[in-house]
Amino acid sequence: MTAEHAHAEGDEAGPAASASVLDEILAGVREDVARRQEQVPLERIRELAAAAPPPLDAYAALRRPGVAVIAEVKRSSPSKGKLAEIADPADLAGEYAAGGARAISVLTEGRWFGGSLDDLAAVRAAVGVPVLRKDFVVSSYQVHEARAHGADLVLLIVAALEQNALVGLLERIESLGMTALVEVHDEEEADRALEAGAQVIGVNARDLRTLEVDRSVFERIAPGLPSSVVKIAESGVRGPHDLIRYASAGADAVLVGEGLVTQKSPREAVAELVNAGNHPATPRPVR
Ligand SMILES: O=C(O)c1ccccc1NCC(=O)[C@H](O)[C@H](O)COP(=O)(O)O
Repeated sequence: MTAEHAHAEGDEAGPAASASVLDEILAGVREDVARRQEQVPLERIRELAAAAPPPLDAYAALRRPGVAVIAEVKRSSPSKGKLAEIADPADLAGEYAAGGARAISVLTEGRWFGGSLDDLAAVRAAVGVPVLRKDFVVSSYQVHEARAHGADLVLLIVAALEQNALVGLLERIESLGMTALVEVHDEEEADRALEAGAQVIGVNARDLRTLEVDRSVFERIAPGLPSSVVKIAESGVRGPHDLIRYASAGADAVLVGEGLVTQKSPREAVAELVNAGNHPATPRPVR
């Protein structure tokens, strides 16, 4: 399967999609990281990371009252192909922030999602809220890159990492003052995230191997997570009704891509979600 035709398999693509999408993405990421590291050696990227302005406290931002909205800059995806043009990611992020987004997620993977580290730097410069590097992080080089380009949060996907690597990368993220968002899709991965010391856990409704979206995965896993952990529901939010469903299962935040980038007014779409997340009738996480 290639980046060009993976999405042709279906809508919220089911089991017909290849079981190796994640593996293929990771293979491309490893090649791209090796190429970038030849151009900018580890020592240099570490210096750039150390010289960057200090990170914002994403954990504190996401723990504030109300269900937080993390709004994603997402041009395309393996499941849907092209979603939106997004010529100016900084402008889109500014709209998201004006709509009340608590944080901005920037997909920096290029082959399947059309993102870049330049997008991350541009968004960082445009907003005052925490910024997430959403990528397939497999090496500490990428963690330093994230910091050098202004990230406050870095995604770690449990399904993509051996436990030693997960622990090492999480420690590296925290040693640079950033927050790790550790993504899981089943109970075993949630146990691994907790064992690694994750304080912010994202439950992705999308199975990254089959691309199938099942919103009930959050309802199954979130109640088993400690109250000190920030719980983020990732994928499948298409409007306030989905946010309310996730909130009922204990979500502190929702991470939304497609449901925003495909709207005429992303600012209004964020504001609608934020209003739902702040509404007195919307359930609050038990702490
Ligand atoms: O979106 C995909 O098709 C995808 C496929 C394989 C790996 C990751 C993928 N997406 C990353 C994400 O987790 C989502 O961008 C994020 O949760 C937002 O999802 P949505 O609101 O459903 O666009």
